[in-house]
Amino acid sequence: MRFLLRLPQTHLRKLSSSMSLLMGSKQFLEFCLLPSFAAAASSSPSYTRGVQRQLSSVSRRFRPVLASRPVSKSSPYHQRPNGVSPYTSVSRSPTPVVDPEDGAVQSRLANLRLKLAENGIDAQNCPSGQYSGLICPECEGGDSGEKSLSLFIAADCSSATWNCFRGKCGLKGGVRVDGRFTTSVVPVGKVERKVTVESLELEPLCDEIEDYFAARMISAETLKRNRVMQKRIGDEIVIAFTYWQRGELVSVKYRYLTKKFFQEKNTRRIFYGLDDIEKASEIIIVEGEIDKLAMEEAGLRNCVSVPDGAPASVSSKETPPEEKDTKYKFLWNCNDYLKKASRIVIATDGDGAGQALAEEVARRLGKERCWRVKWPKKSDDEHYKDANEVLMSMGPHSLSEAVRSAEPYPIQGLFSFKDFFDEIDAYYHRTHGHEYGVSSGWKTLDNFYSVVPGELTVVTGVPNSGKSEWIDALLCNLNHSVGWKFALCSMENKVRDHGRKLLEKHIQKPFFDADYGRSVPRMSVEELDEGKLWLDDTFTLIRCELDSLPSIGWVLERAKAAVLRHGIRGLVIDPYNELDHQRTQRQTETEYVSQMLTKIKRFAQHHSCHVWFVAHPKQLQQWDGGPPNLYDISGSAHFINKCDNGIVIHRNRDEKAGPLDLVQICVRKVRNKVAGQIGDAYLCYDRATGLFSDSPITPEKPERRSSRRP
Ligand SMILES: Nc1ncnc2c1ncn2[C@@H]1O[C@H](COP(=O)(O)OP(=O)(O)OP(=O)(O)O)[C@@H](O)[C@H]1O
Repeated sequence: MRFLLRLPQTHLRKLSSSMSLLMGSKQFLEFCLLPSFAAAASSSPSYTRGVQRQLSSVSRRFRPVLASRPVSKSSPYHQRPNGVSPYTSVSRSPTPVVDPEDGAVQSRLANLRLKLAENGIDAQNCPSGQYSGLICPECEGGDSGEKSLSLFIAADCSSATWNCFRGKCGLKGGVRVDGRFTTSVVPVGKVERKVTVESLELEPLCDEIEDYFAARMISAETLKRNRVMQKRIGDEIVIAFTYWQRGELVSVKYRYLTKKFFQEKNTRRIFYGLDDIEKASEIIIVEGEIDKLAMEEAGLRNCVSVPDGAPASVSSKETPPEEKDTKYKFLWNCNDYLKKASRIVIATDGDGAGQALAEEVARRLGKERCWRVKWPKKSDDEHYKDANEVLMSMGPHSLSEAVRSAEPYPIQGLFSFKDFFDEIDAYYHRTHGHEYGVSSGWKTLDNFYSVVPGELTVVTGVPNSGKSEWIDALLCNLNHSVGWKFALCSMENKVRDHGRKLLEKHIQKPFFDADYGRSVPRMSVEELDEGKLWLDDTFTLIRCELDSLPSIGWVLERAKAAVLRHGIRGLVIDPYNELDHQRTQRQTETEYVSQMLTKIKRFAQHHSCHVWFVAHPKQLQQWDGGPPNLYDISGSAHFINKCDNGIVIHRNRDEKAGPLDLVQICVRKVRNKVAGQIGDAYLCYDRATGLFSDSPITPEKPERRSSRRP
């Protein structure tokens, strides 16, 4: 008889009092009621070893032998119908000298139960001085509805603490009868216990447990080297993962086949397999002991496992100081081993909890020396979960390969080109379109300037040079050729005037029968109606109805909304000086302009929108009538430094110098050589319709006079 061993109750009590509360005493009861590890030797078949055997067959072999045994209602292990299972005979605390019949104690217990009820915990049937297993009010025991909440009411009924041992929940807390909240679940002032193989009565593994590991492709040799043992508790035998540090047994973690764990109480938390990384400069961290053993099967001994599994999620708080970092105490305890490592491969589970653990570990160890394993694909949309699963399904080579191909742990703001290969491919194959920029609609200008989504063009020119007219004409061309829509933030324009100018360009007829229209007939009412629909469909207006001027942030907020609501591809801000430019006392104008342009560029790039930003030049001293310089823009040299394209619009006002309708488009800066180059194009302006066309003549000596006299 190998597994079915019944120990006397006295032994059981002694044993239980030394068990950790990691998983709550619920396991202990289950363990007694449903000893999943127990197997009747008498009915035990002779097992054939072999790694090919499936775990299911092992599970069958470990079928609980006591499951069919009726449990006496008077048994201390009987579960009450209200779902409460007080472990009256397996209390883990020494029984204090408190008379439960004492009236004061009774009243405290009643008060405590009320406070527990406020926390969603029904403790009506939970006695004091003991642990009770309850349904957790937070996770309700997960899919299986297990009683995962371990509640302890102090013997004197002064306080109660609770802890949900489901890794995905982890609810814990406490109340005191005086109303003060306590988070301490484990009594304070605990002393680390010294444990030995003998004192814990650990035994070498039996064949059945070795078979269980063999089915998980963990060899007897690996089990032996890692000193995996077993322990008899009551009628059962559980696996004992022994935690050693420099040859000394530090702690033991026990595991049921049902994947429930508990750990020796009041022992030091360290990594499992710690001595294997003593001098390693490269280490691997996994989430469970079996994964550590799996790594060894793949030839990777420099591996350790965390002792307590994964948290439910990444903590939103700052990493606490060492003394308060209780959940990750093992990292601090093992710091001497870890600080030597220059490459730490984190190979936790692929699920959310495993990734949360990876994040918590990496942020404590320093992400710059961490790598992350991505488990191979199981199917098109699923990956293997952990090291042991990869070992079992794909073999040791694939496991070591997965570790070898670990990727640098992502650091916010730090990228490699590889992260952008998809984008570079799309750019090369021109799958998004407009990679060369969209034609301005004027052949002569296309040699120098085309419109690339996500870029910023700063447009300047002396007053009345035709900046706004040219931008409006460009927008009309873009709408007619590629259907782009735009948001207009043109503070100087009355809406009706702006509408008129845009309609004239669209209909190609003057709005009025006025002098400027010369002999061209004005647009008809029908044309106006059709034009209004086009106007409404193509443009969104950003206007600040209040007396105050809008800030750049305010404008960009509206532009973002226009991207989402109307799918705009361009934004015009005309002009810069009509925005509110209040800045802090400490900020210089240069700093302010720099930050403002950064915001605009971010918007442009993020939303793949082109932004035209009109800025006036400062008052030119002794202006000679030539086009101004981009550095003449009032405010700051950042306009030219930060923009992708810089354009100066200049028109001839001197009859002797050439036709008066001649407009010089001076492309003074082009950052993206795919989109253009520096140079001048000449367009003709039609006053009647506001349209621009390629000029048939190009002045022999284009105006390149400086804005200042020598
Ligand atoms: N090449 C041109 N020939 C004649 N008139 C023009 C020419 N370009 C623009 N105009 C006229 O000049 C006026 C001002 O044009 P627009 O508003 O586009 O100039 P602007 O440079 O934006 O001026 P501001 O800097 O004052 O905002 C308009 O009435 C327009 O019709």
